Amino acid sequence: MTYKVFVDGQEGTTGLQINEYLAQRSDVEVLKIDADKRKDLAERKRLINASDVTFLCLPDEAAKESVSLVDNPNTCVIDASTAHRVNPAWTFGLPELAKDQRAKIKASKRIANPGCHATAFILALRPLVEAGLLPAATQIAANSITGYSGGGKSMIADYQKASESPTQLKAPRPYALALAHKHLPEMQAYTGLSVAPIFQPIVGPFYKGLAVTAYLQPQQFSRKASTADVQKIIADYYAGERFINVLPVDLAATTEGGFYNVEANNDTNRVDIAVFGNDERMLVVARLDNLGKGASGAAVQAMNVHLGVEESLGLV
Ligand SMILES: NC(=O)C1=CN([C@@H]2O[C@H](COP(=O)(O)OP(=O)(O)OC[C@H]3O[C@@H](n4cnc5c(N)ncnc54)[C@H](OP(=O)(O)O)[C@@H]3O)[C@@H](O)[C@H]2O)C=CC1
Ligand SMILES: CC(=O)N[C@@H](CCC(=O)OP(=O)(O)O)C(=O)O
Repeated sequence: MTYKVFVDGQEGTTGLQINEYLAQRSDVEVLKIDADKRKDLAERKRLINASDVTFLCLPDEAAKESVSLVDNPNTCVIDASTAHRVNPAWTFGLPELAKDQRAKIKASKRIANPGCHATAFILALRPLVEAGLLPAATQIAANSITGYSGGGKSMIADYQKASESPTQLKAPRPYALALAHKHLPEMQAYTGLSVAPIFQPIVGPFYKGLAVTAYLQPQQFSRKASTADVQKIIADYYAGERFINVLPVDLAATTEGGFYNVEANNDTNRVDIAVFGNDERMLVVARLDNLGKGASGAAVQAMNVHLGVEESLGLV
């Protein structure tokens, strides 16, 4: 069986990387759009409706426009943008979210790919909310350290004009300081928290790699729990998930001399979740490749789940 796949936004950061994944596959025929027609509505409409799966790797408004062009009921749309992530008519494309999420992705023709920060945040915290340890009304504080490719083509260009880079691009840069980052709605909805987190990301002078750190105050837990207990709840939740690795509570084994490497999962679709701290103060940290499990890898994984080929076609 060969699936016809169209990548709307094939020249963007996410689209290019999806094409790299697809180029390795013999079960996929990629429908290419001519370079000069990339923004031509009629041509996009033709290719979207000729496809079994269309990936949208576009800004939000263009993604909504593409969805309005779909008239083939068999076309499955996987949208990498923020436009549809908490829309109830869409399925959240995170197979590890819950036991029934794969079945939902398989059945749905509208799949919203999670945001990169949101993927890490949700995977780290949802097991603790589900277990009843973290009360839903807890306001979590979290940060994220991310590479600049998360900002797409224009941010990449800013950072890669190396000789002309202003000095400030050579240091980490906190952003989203109005504390209204666009991932808050999905972070809240899919963890089960009833309050949006205080979330504040930092972009650094490296291409890719991301780690979200959430601060836990054990005195807010519904019962007494050690770091080992928290680690076990998360590890049990993801037992059998090949892309999720819950690290042991062992600083010497999980850090490099006490430093945590945010690039450790680059070029993979993997997520590592680590619990640090002590009985009074804890951190839960999830790291991933923002272009892997944070974007393109996740989109291809969602396609695999939808098509029922997840086990046979490996992302690493
Ligand atoms: N980078 C990342 O880590 C992640 C990105 N995302 C999301 O994925 C989407 C794509 O992001 P990213 O790849 O980083 O963005 P880029 O800016 O790298 O690429 C976007 C692409 O969309 C094209 N485009 C813009 N408007 C239209 C249009 N009307 N019709 C057709 N093509 C259009 C652009 O064309 P042109 O080349 O001419 O500018 C560009 O090639 C965004 O919604 C982003 O939020 C999601 C997760 C992570
Ligand atoms: C460095 C940087 O700017 N990163 C982007 C994250 C990109 C991403 O995953 O989010 P979307 O899919 O929602 O665009 C940001 O924080 O807005």
